[in-house]
Amino acid sequence: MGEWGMYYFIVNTRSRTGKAKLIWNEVKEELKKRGVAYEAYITQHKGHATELAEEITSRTSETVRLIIVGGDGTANEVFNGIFDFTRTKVGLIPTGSGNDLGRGLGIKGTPKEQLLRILDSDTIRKVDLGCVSWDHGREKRIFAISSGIGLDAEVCWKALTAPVKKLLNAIHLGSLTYVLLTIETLFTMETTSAKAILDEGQIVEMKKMICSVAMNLRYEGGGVPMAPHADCEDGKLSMCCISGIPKWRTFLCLPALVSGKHTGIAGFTMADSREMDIELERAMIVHADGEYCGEHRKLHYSCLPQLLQLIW
Ligand SMILES: Nc1ncnc2c1ncn2[C@@H]1O[C@H](COP(=O)(O)OP(=O)(O)OP(=O)(O)O)[C@@H](O)[C@H]1O
Repeated sequence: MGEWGMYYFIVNTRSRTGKAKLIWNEVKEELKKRGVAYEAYITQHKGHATELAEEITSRTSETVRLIIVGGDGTANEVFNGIFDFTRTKVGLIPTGSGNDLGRGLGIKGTPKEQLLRILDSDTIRKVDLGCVSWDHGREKRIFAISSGIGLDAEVCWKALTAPVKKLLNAIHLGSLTYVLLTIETLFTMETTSAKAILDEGQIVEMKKMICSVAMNLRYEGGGVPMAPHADCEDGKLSMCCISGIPKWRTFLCLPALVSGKHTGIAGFTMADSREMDIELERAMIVHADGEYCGEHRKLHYSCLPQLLQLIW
């Protein structure tokens, strides 16, 4: 047992279409071998990881070591349940298909290697989180990767239910789900006009907005570097908007986007900001770390500097 006591695991064995179950078995075996004291909670339904994180982190006034074994969606649910971030140290063993969280943070190696790093670590890395709120601040959701409006949100929403994701995951081509859905959505979606107000009152006007994404990490959508320069330790979110160009031109820009060479291209606006207000002419779908947040017209974004304490 480490100096802070027990390890608490929140595990989504269904992540990566069930492959996470094998990873969890391997992790359990290693924990047993090392005699590590732990409690494990397996998520039973959507939203369960939030309930579990809230319950585990609010039942004690001690510091809790919470280890997430799951995909980006599970991690997002956990972040939205943590009762007190100052008393929670989080370990991450990514098992999902998208894995933008692990990729963006620079987590490398196998799940077992990551487990051993966590168990042997005496280092904490403090990273920023983001928060998106709507309904005049009455509703909010924390995110670690990104929160987008429009194209990427619609793609995430479709990916949650797409049968093609299961199929492509099964043949190790899970990331292709997002590519196929992006192309389909780009040509079927409606654009809108929008205005973003950033720090110091800087205004970004967007006509025919296809999407506006607040990035905390570099990648979303299974490895697309929407904000190649994003830094989760700078206290700012990196905005990437696509607007003012016809959809067919956006389609032609997709290879540049996928390789992170889009930042100077017409139609792409990049800006860093601690806070942003976004107002759309008509409501669009919003996501936070790929989780559906409904359709909204007015949103507020803020960076929560160094809120997350990662066991590193
Ligand atoms: N037992 C369960 N039954 C159904 N859904 C679940 C269950 N446990 C968790 N979930 C939901 O599954 C969703 C996806 O899980 P997760 O993100 O861990 O895996 P993934 O989709 O394979 O990974 P990624 O998001 O990295 O692509 C989460 O939004 C979560 O709410």
